[in-house]
Amino acid sequence: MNNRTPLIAGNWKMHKTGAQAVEAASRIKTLVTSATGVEVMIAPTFTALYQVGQVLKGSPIALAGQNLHWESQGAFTGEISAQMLADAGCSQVIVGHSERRQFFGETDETVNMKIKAALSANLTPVLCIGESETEREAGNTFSVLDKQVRDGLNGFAFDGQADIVVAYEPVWAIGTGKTATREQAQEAHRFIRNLLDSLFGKPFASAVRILYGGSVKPDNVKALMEMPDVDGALVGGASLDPETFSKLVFFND
Ligand SMILES: O=C(CO)COP(=O)(O)O
Repeated sequence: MNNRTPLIAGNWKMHKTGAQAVEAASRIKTLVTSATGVEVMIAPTFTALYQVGQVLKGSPIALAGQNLHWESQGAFTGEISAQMLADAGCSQVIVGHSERRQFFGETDETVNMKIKAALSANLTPVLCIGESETEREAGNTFSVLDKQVRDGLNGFAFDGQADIVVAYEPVWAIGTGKTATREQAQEAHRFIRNLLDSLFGKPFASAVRILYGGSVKPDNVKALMEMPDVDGALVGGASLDPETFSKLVFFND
């Protein structure tokens, strides 16, 4: 047993208008009110953040951005700063999602700057890492994770406070219906926790939550959550429907 509170997080990606996001968030709020011993987070699109934040006000459900820029303001057309996310009601922000790395030129260096910006605005960064199918097949899973963690967190000094969350999302499992087996997830999570231990020490490594992401569904969540180093889930597709998402929140029932 450990003291980590499980976190079930929904990443809505580029889905839902403001009205649809408000409707889904209100429904989730109702459905998960009786959930205990688990934290819930949802990450709507930028345009829906403020409205969803108003819906979630006073509830334990955390609001998160899906991305941010590392500068606090300036001539960066199309970008959003950590301060703006906090102002919209966010307490967390996803950083380095594989879709941003794949399609929008995100690198470990920009991830590092974004994490710094998030922390200085008191947002909890959810650092996403994970190998591609080719990297796994070539036997490079651990070296890829090692680099993403080392470079993404380069220059930080974390103590016992778990001020970040890590999400292991194997790229080959995202949106494909191919979930990692729970043994594969555990093996990767254990590797990440050991690495965090060597970089920042045991109190931090044993407090930090490591989420699994990639085709998490109501029928596989419990098995994944039973693994000792799996502390939650970062969910895409299955987070869009409030009823399905709430089944994930009640993974233990
Ligand atoms: O990318 C993900 C969450 O960030 C996972 O997406 P899916 O749950 O749709 O596979």
